Amino acid sequence: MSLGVGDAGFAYGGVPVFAGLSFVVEPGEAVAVVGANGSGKSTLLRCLVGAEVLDTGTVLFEGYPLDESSCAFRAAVASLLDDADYFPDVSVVEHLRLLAWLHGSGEDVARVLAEVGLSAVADQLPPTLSSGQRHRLGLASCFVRPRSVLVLDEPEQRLDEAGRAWLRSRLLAEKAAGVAVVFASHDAELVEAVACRTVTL
Ligand SMILES: Nc1ncnc2c1ncn2[C@@H]1O[C@H](COP(=O)(O)OP(=O)(O)OP(=O)(O)O)[C@@H](O)[C@H]1O
Repeated sequence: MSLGVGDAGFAYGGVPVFAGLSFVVEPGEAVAVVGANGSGKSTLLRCLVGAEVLDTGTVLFEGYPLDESSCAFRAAVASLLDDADYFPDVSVVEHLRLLAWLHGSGEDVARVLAEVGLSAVADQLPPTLSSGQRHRLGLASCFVRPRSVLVLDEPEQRLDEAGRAWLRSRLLAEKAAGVAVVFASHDAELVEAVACRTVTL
């Protein structure tokens, strides 16, 4: 499935963040959104998933204006933005089992836990995780559920060197599986390895 924007513009309190922006990410492609701190990457991704509303232009899902409340959109789009939050009294493995169940996923939660390196803390509560482990839980939350579009805001943040290498291969595998990937990043190596195109803000 495809996701993009046509002639998109957004302003906070009349202060423009971006304008006249158009791009589409198709199945099996990855688009990287790059730019300096404060250039609007997170805002753009929030618009893409319907968490913010564009002032001008349109978010396009499968070529049609986005209805972010539609079942098809919610079923297709897995996202990790900068506002991820977790139930404080639900363990790591319970979070992932819950998400897999809600999305009717047949994914093996133990496999995903092992892949993201969280097996040893599976029974811990989110407030007891390190910041990197909490970020890995956010990534795992995307990977235990079915998806045809993946929207990630700085997925490399807080990952160690091995974690960044894993992330590169994971995103390449997502593309190979036909997922449309759009991600904001400050990691030039990740962008170079994964992105088909960049959108610079
Ligand atoms: N709720 C808000 N109210 C007013 N201005 C905001 C709000 N959120 C963000 N901004 C401003 O919008 C601009 C874009 O912010 P955004 O977080 O999208 O940038 P970014 O490119 O993701 O930055 P970074 O690389 O630091 O994560 C910034 O100037 C920021 O100060």
